[in-house]
Amino acid sequence: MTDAPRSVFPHRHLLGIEGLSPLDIQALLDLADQQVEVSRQIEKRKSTLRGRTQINLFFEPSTRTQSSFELAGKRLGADVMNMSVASSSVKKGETLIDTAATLNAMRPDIIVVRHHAAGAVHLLAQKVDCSVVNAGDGAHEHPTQALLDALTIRRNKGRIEGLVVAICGDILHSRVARSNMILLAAMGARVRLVAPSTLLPPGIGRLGFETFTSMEEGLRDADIVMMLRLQRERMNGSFVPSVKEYFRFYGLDQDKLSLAKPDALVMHPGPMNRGVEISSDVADGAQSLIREQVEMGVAVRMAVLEALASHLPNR
Ligand SMILES: N[C@@H](CC(=O)O)C(=O)O
Ligand SMILES: NC(=O)OP(=O)(O)O
Repeated sequence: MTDAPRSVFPHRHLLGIEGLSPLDIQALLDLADQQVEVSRQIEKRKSTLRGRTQINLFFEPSTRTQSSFELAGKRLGADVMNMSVASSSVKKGETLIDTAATLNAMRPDIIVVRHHAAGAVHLLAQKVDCSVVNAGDGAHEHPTQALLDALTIRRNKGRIEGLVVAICGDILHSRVARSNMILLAAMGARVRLVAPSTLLPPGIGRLGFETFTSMEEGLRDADIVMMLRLQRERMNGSFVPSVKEYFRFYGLDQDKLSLAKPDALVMHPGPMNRGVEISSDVADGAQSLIREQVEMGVAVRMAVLEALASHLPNR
């Protein structure tokens, strides 16, 4: 049995940013700062999750999230199993709930889930005895992405409070935007949403977010410019006239970026579509934090798994 640390994190699951207090968020970011140091050492292994079993269950494609959850679990000493949904009995018609019950019978301690349906991860959490982490559910939430973005911002700007953060692109279909909006607002940032009107959720301005349909206006004096991919897999119909037009008006290039503060930083959760929402020179330029976001992704996922450690089943 492991010596699970006493946690300052009072939740058994991480299903979303919604429901976390600013103190919860701060505790996870502080813990993640420590994990960055662990990951930069030659010996990267801790024993917090020794003897524990983590299952990664991804019903949607992933490069960053799945691999960083795998590395995070392994760096904490867990046995990590990646379920390959593509070659699983889901393909034979087994439901999410039956799949969950089957995996639950194998006594995992943590299940990390990505699913195309909003709410699927909450449902799964009710059907299993272990901790569940949301790795993205439809257009609903992607909490560890928002946490890694917050960590990246805090480490580069020294704070989150008071910063002007422009989230640009397909806000309507993006779980990254949603989780970031909740987190950044809770931590006192000024959140701007910049998109064509077809890609802004109806009535979003009433929730206190400043909305812009012009990049030129939305980027003016921003501290952080966060670009989003067009979520074509969730689009039903045509939301933009053409990729060329979209890039012209909403793609981030050096000219548009020059309207933000001179020390503005550029973020993107990945995967990027170069020449659609972002130009290559900006993505690879001196103001880009995109690679650092990936590094912070491992640290944040280690922090989340460690924070849940004191709530794992004792059986
Ligand atoms: N990788 C992120 C963003 C994206 O796919 O555009 C997500 O799964 O939500
Ligand atoms: N940012 C993100 O979630 O990337 P993946 O879809 O590659 O996991």
